[in-house]
Amino acid sequence: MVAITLFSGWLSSVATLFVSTSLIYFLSLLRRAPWKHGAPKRASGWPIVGSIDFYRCRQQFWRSEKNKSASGQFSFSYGPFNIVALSGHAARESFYASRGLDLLPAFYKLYAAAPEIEFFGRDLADTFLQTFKKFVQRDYLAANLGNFVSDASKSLAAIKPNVPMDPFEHVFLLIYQLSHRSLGCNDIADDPKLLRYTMEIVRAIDWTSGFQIMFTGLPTIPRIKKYLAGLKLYRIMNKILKERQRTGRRDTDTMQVLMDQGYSNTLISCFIVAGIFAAVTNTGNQAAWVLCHLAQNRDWYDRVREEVDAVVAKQRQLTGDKDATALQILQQLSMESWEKDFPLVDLALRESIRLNMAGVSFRLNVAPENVEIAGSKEIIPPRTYAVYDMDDIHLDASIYADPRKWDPSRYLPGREEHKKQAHGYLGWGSGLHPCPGQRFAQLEVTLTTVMFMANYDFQLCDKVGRQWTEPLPFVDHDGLLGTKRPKELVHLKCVPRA
Ligand code: HEM
Repeated sequence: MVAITLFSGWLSSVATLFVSTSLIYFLSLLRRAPWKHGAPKRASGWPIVGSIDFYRCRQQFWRSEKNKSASGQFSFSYGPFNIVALSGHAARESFYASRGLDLLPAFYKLYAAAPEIEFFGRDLADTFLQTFKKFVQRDYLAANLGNFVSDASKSLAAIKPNVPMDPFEHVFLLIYQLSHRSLGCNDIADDPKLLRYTMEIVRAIDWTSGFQIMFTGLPTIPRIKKYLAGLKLYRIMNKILKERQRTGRRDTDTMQVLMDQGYSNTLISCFIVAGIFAAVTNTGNQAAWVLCHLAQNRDWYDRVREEVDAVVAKQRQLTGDKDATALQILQQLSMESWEKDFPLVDLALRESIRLNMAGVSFRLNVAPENVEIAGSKEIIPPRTYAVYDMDDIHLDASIYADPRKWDPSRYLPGREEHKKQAHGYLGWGSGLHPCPGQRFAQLEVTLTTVMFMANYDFQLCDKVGRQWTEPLPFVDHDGLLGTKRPKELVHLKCVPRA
């Protein structure tokens, strides 16, 4: 009896010790620096965890806190992070143009999905970013154009007429393949099974949650799964690298360029995963959205189709190739033509990004001094994060008329709503951190849209092929970030053009 009492006493002490140690550990993960004087007014939030609504119901949280503040700016905490939220014209200028505010370190912490190349040190991360920019420059893209067009043709050929096709799968896979052509390795781009398998792994890595962001270092099951997924990718890449090293086989891809520069296999694998990750999610989903919006808006569908047919007709006349199919004609287009001859496709993409990127921009004040917020006497203190919700301008009815309507005409001369204010369109970034992948993404979306329209008549349907009669679902702008796929799965029914 005494032994049992002693044992249960020991057990409860161990349990108490375990619970209190865990609690202390949890609380230490959420410890944050005290707020500095001069930061905007603090928003409502919970003790310790802070304002969880930022990642749960952001639109309402943002609106209500902004309205409570005289300047429109407010501060909040999220777990260990002190964050200043900016809104309005003058503050947007400070956000996008202040030298002290850096993008990547903030993105890694407040999005917590991307592979962290900063892990290798700031210098190497900068070298990576520079190298990465080189691979998406015009010359490099032009040299790869033949591969891009050939991949797109094969992807189109795999579409079954009249069978519902999910563009957020089919087109996404093509974009993933093109991303490997530019930033990864041809071995993956050339092998359909490996391509799909690795795409699923990349999607598994592109996962984050409010909890994960708050407890950055905590080894939760989803986080462990992410690491294991990353490890799988690393092993696949390492196998390809070793095979090339063993056989001396060379290729013309980014992997080869990095091998020739003498980077280790680990660094090459990490570079490729980080590059693909940056390249694929926004572009893959936007390429699918453009097709869906065109299918829904038949006037724009007709206009873009006319644009495509006119380029095909002109090229046909130039080459005198009367019997060639539209696809064969498109395969002959120059880089210049792909970049210049499809302005309406570009407008369609611009408008799809405005609506379908549930985007918050993140920054960290890495400077030793405060960053002043223009138009107010408030500041972003050093080592403090700053956020700007792109919806603040993209869904502002005084800038974009009827802001939830997909209407690419708003950018045409005479309207040019995006030029009403500085940094009035943020879909490709603005100021000091423009998107380095813009040219590549525009080329990819133009290729997919043009080749699709030249080959197929298509319309929206549901997954069993019933005609889609509802408006397209509006993406969730409340939760986590990036370009989203629609909640209800929209499909396309395609019929080859006569
Ligand atoms: C439709 C496709 C894309 C969209 C809508 C998009 C959008 C953006 C935006 C809005 C930013 C700035 C974010 C901010 O200010 O906080 C950005 C930055 C960035 N994007 Fe893109 N992007 C796309 C495609 C790509 C591609 C294809 C690549 C790579 C090839 C890429 C690589 C990057 C990188 C590395 C940055 C960070 C730049 C820096 O740190 O200064 N993006 N992108």
